[in-house]
This record gives sequence, C-alpha cells and structure tokens, in this order.
Amino acid sequence: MRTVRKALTIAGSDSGGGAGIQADLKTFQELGVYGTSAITAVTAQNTLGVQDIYPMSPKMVAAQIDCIGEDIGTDALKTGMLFSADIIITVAERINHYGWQAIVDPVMIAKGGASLLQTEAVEAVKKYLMPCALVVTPNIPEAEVLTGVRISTEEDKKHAAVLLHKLGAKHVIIKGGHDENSHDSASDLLYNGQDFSYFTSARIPTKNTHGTGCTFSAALTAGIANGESVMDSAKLAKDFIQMAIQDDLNIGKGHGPTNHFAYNHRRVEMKNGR
Ligand SMILES: Nc1ncnc2c1ncn2[C@@H]1O[C@H](COP(=O)(O)OP(=O)(O)OP(=O)(O)O)[C@@H](O)[C@H]1O
Ligand SMILES: Cc1ncc(CO)c(N)n1
Repeated sequence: MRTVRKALTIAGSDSGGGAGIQADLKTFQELGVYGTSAITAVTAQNTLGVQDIYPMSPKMVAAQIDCIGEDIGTDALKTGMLFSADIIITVAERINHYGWQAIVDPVMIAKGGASLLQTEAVEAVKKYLMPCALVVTPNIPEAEVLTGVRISTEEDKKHAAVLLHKLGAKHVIIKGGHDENSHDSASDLLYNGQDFSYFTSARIPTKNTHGTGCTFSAALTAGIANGESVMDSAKLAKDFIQMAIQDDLNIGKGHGPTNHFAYNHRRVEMKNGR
C-alpha cells in the first residue's frame, strides 16, 4: 500500500480549466499530491473572460471543508477566489478549527477585469484570513489594495511585504507578473519576517497567462504538502510556472491557460538526455 501527501484547495471553479480549482487540482496531480477541493463559487469562464458567477452558501463551503477535515485530512491547503466576506469568515473559522495553516492567494480580479472578490470583503481578508496564512501570495495590485502602498519601486514592494507580515502572514511572496518596470524578467519577492529573497526568471512574451497565480500558489502548496520548506517550495513553484508559461498551449481565443504538463514533460526529456 502506498501513502500519499494531500493538499486541499478552497477556491472558485473555472469552467475553462485554466485557473481556480481546476488549475490547482491539475498542479497537485502533476506534483504527486492527492488533491481535494471545497468550491466557493462557480464561474462561467473561458479564455475571453468571466461570463457569470454563482457563489456557494457559506454553509455549503463549510460542509465541503468538514468533509475533508473529518475524514481525509490534509498536509497543506490553499485558498483562492473567496468572493464574499461571509465566505471568508467561514473559511477562516474552519481553518482555525482544524488547526491548519493556509497558503492564501488573495485573488481579487480576473485577467479580463471581472471582480472575483467583493470590494467590501477586503477588510475580511485582512482581519480573518491573514492570521491563518503560512504564506500569502499577492500579485502587485493585490498587495497595493491590502496595504494601501502604491508600489512603483523595489523599496515600495519591500515596505508592502513588511505590512502584510504585520497583518499576520508568516511569509509573504509578492509576485512580479504585473511589474511594469520589468520588461525582461519576472521576479517574485519572498519575505519571512527577517530576510528578503528573490526568485527571478526570464519574462516570457505571451498572452497565455490565464491562471498563472493559481498555478503558482498550487505548486507552492504541493511543495509544503510534501514537507518542503517555504523557500524550497517557492523555488519549485517558480520553476513549475516558468515551464508552464514557456511551453504554452494553443487553447481558446483570448488569454489561454498555462501548460500544467510542461514541468513533468521537461523532467522526462532531461532524464532522456534531450
Ligand atoms: N510573462 C511571464 N513570464 C514569466 N513568468 C511570469 C510571467 N507572468 C507571470 N509570471 C510569473 O507567474 C507567477 C504568477 O504571477 P502573476 O503576478 O502573474 O500572478 P497573478 O496576477 O496572481 O496571476 P492570475 O492571472 O492568475 O491572477 C509569478 O511567479 C510570476 O513571476
Ligand atoms: C475561479 C478563478 N479563480 C481565480 C482566477 C484568477 O486567475 C480566475 N480567473 N478564476
């Protein structure tokens, strides 16, 4: 009999399969982790954008989480699209009940501009969710909303990371996909409450970046589930997303998804000396 590490995603469903629950479960699978899920909202979505959103009741979200907590258990968990303050409060309460720590991806706006978090729910993210975070992984606009800091320099980014740490997150990763100053590289900043580290890669010119943030935080969660440190998991996540963006798929007419197979395909190729 085999034992396997487990990871739970508490997030929205993306019918197009590139972001949300679908991206998370694909990433967990590729990294050898057994994936479970609690769906917070169903989105009718494709590469052209979010067409409609149907949120679950907080009771239904709690029931799904309890199904995992009371039976299967989990070695790590991530949160993605949570949509409303009521859902956030419920999720934080269940996470605390089970004594878990979360990878919090504070999803706010989809690539096409649709809001995946109600404006009045931002305060709930800060108050209830940040203290549950082993790692919080905002992109630059999300870090700005959560801290009130306008990020245009590296110093601003570091200042925002310190403020996010003060809100209760043990580690902060500010992702650099939206960095307007950086044309050649994509650089993510990690702050652990003491030191800053950077994870940097070449910036890939492509429109197919739908779900990069979800995929990154899911790979990070898989690393943590496998018992790796936050530092090693961040490195894994950066490698995973780099390969997934680089080896892109030709899916849909708009912002296509990343390639969740790419990391393992590359590993097989390297093993075969190619
Ligand atoms: N064009 C790119 N080339 C290389 N890496 C990229 C590129 N765009 C984003 N990344 C990397 O992808 C990861 C996710 O970053 P990003 O800032 O895009 O997240 P996000 O905005 O939350 O994504 P989402 O579109 O899912 O909301 C980070 O590791 C970032 O460095
Ligand atoms: C369901 C869902 N979660 C997150 C994102 C952000 O990429 C998205 N577009 N859709």
